[in-house]
Amino acid sequence: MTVLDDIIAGVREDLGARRATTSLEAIKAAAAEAAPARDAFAALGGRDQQDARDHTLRVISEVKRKSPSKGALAEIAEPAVLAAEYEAGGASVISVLTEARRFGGSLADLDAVRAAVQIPVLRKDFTVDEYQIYEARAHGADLVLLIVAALDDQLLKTFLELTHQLGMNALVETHTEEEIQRALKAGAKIIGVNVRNLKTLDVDPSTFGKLAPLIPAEAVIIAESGVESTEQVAQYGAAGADAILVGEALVKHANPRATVAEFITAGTEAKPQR
Ligand SMILES: O=P(O)(O)OC[C@@H](O)[C@@H](O)c1c[nH]c2ccccc12
Repeated sequence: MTVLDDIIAGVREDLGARRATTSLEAIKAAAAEAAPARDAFAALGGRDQQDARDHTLRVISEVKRKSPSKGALAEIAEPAVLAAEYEAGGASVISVLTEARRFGGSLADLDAVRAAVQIPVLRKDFTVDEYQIYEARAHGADLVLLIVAALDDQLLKTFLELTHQLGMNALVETHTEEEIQRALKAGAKIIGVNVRNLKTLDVDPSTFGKLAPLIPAEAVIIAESGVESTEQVAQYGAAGADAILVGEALVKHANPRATVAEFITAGTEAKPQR
């Protein structure tokens, strides 16, 4: 069993418990009543007209307490306060881990963050059931994560369509050339390359430079994981990232606001004009 299988088994168990208290019908009704989703595609620099793009490297800043690879990262008593710091530093999107067992997150964290910022919020979880997509919307999420390695082609397509129907965007996460092809075939508009292999947890930042050229420029391209320094940010920017997704380096820093701002500057300077 891979780490990913193991995490998903826990996610399914927790999902079963939530379904027992709130039915699919009830969560669908709550999703329909939620305030409209914010436009994450635009916030990440996506445009229908390619030449209308600007050249800023954008930052998706993550609220992350712990991880299966590193264990405890930070206390984060007030996710809302941290998210507001990220926004003040210039973050374009806030990512909130809602997986409880391995990442220490919750839907309460998502609620708190969504209420504290004006920018779009990503519900970061292991999506394996449509219930979670309605649930994300009911809790105000503007984006959901769809991990290609965890889904077959049919589910990926169905979940992506449902996400769009609910007015949200999906960050479609890949790790291999084959997964990028599957993401494109499903119609993904925001594609992440996670340089961490979710089956082994190994991190190899050079993965991004190898895979990014396979993604057409109409898509928003996101480099995920492994950012420890402005040098790494510059490398992702130079390799064609429109945005980076950063967790650990921000939650562990004494001044997350300034760090977000530094990353934006370093990445934008390195980004090729295209
Ligand atoms: O803390 P890092 O190395 O900056 O990584 C952030 C983010 O990419 C990582 O949390 C992540 C990427 N894909 C995921 C899928 C599930 C859970 C977590 C993740």
